[in-house]
Amino acid sequence: MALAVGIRGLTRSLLRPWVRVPGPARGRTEPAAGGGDGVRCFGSPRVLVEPDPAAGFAVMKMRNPPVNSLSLEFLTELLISLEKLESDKAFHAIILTSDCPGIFSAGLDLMEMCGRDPTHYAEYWKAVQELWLRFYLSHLVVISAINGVNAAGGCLLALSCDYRVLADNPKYAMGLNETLLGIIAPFWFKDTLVNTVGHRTAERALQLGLLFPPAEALQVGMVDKVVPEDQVLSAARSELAQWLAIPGHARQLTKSLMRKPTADRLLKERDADIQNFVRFISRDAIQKALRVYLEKLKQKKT
Ligand SMILES: CCCCCCCC/C=C\C=C\CC(=O)SCCNC(=O)CCNC(=O)[C@H](O)C(C)(C)COP(=O)(O)OP(=O)(O)OC[C@H]1O[C@@H](n2cnc3c(N)ncnc32)[C@H](O)[C@@H]1OP(=O)(O)O
Repeated sequence: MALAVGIRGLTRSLLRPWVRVPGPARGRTEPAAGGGDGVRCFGSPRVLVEPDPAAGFAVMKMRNPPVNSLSLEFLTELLISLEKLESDKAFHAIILTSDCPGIFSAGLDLMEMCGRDPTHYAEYWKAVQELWLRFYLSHLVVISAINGVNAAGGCLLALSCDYRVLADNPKYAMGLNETLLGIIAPFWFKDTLVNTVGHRTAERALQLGLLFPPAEALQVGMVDKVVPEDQVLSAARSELAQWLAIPGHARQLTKSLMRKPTADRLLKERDADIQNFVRFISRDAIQKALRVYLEKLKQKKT
């Protein structure tokens, strides 16, 4: 089975070069994230980046409507945005948020895991791994401003950040709910959750597929702050000041010290993890469970 389609190869095949703010904001000079004037937003079709180089950070907005599901193209665009900001010395931090009202992310795109062939599953999983590794180990400070419901793979993305601010809306639950779909959170999803909330809370949350509303998410330590909905971004910006005040090399080395052992577990077994995923997701029973879940999502509308 052909496992290896590097993310850079993916990038070349899937993406147009950087484009200036597609969609409604095309061609406009928007206020920068921190309020600076004259700094152009940039991005790709599904990721809008509002840079504020003077303040040293950018706001990265996910906009893959309707639910910011993490499709292969979307994962690739997120990675390219991250790479671009990481390679520019003007940026020390990112605030990750959503441009889709009421939704941070519905997690991995079920259509990428349903009815496709093993080569596709392998390519997709490699991109999911890459996204986690790059966000988890980024030398930038990454703060998530969670302004909507946030399931499974979307929750993993937020857990990979250094700090999480969640909007205080009881509809905005967040967690690793894989078991509700009849699937299993991989070990590195589990490790990331354990590192955030501790073993006992993670054990219960993972088995029951719990999605925590804001007050509970705060109580178990899944998020660091809950604020009124209209203050999520400003709270993330305020928090950033504390992180940016620390000497960068000391903070980065400390982050690496804390996170590298967890990332190394996946790095050591990356291909085996892809093969496990492909075998698991290709099973008839798993495919059936995913189809039933998708059907339920559609039915709830009728
Ligand atoms: C041996 C060991 C091996 C280990 C193997 C490990 C295997 C691990 C495998 C997979 C791991 C997966 C992790 C995941 O992330 S799975 C995804 C989990 N996500 C969810 O459960 C969330 C599902 N979505 C929702 O609950 C809702 O959509 C919600 C986000 C709450 C938004 O609700 P609402 O605003 O009412 O919108 P709709 O439900 O109507 O959705 C709009 C359309 O979007 C489609 N949709 C929703 N979620 C997804 C998704 N994750 N992927 C793809 N498509 C999605 C939905 O069907 C609607 O489509 P349509 O308009 O065509 O009806």
